[in-house]
Amino acid sequence: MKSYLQLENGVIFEGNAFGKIEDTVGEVVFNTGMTGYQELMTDPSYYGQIVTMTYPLIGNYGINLEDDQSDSPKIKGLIVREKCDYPNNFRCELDLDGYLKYNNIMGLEGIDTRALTKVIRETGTLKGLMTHRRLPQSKLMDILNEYDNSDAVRKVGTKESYTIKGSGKHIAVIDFGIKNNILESFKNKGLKITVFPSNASADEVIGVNPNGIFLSNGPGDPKDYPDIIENVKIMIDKKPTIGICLGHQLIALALGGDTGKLAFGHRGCNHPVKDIKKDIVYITSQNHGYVVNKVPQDMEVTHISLNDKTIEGLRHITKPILTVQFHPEASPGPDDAHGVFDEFMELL
Ligand SMILES: NC(=O)CC[C@H](N)C(=O)O
Repeated sequence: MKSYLQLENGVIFEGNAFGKIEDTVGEVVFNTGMTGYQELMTDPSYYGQIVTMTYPLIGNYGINLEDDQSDSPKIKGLIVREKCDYPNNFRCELDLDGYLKYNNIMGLEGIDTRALTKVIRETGTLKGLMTHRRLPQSKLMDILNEYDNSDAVRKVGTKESYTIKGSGKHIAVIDFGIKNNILESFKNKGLKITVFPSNASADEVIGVNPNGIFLSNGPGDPKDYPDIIENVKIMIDKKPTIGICLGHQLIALALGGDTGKLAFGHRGCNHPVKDIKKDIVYITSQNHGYVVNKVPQDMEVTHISLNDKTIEGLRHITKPILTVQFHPEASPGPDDAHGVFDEFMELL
């Protein structure tokens, strides 16, 4: 069915709908990965976003449920140049269209994704509506103005705490929308893990007497969570801590740094990051719209993006706290930066 992406700046793209055909509103972002569409669709950090894939053919190796990064896709919509209807891979269980239909997510194909990406690059991230009926701009704006993603973390993270058995050291994980492969990476190190919801108090977390704390990735703007930042401030003073992506941003804010919104973010599994001390470049998996733009007084920058020189990692000068903006657990993407987990093990 002919359908549209209507952007808040009045630009309209026409394509064909697939998946579940239903009006959907979101922040329109682009991802530069050639593969990894399934992992990113199920990464809770994308909650509330309509994702455009810059690679022109998506779905060619199908969907394999084992690769999901959470219990269901978290994106609002998917935009592709061409979707593949005949996936071919020995692990493939279903095709992209069937997967999106089953999970009530709308897709649009036949979109000039290169032109759309250029619009986003020039104007910055925009809100948009995927719809099969074209709306007048004033009606569109009424709908887009209602978009609010400020409580996203509480919607995607666990509501109850739970424990994962392990024979090694014990870590407390605060789940703001954690990706499965982060938990897998910790499990592979033999760690015992207690996972807490985002609203767990510092007392509850410290109460299980963990050897260390992990602050997870998650959706939205870190500044929307002042109560969490207060909690983080207390926790990280007591135990060795590592933060990834949203966790990194929350730690920076808790220690007196600042964050801001990037014009169009970093999303893909092919982003070069320099480890300053080791003088090594990693190809990393990334998915963030916000960034630390003021380093806390007692932290030093450990990693930078080679695309735009923004901060990609921090380390506390005197305390055992390290943070990265990129995703060392990959999924999707290369394992180049997996050593970050080893550094955390040393801190424990
Ligand atoms: N992957 C993440 O944790 C994303 C962090 C934050 N929501 C951002 O967009 O910057």
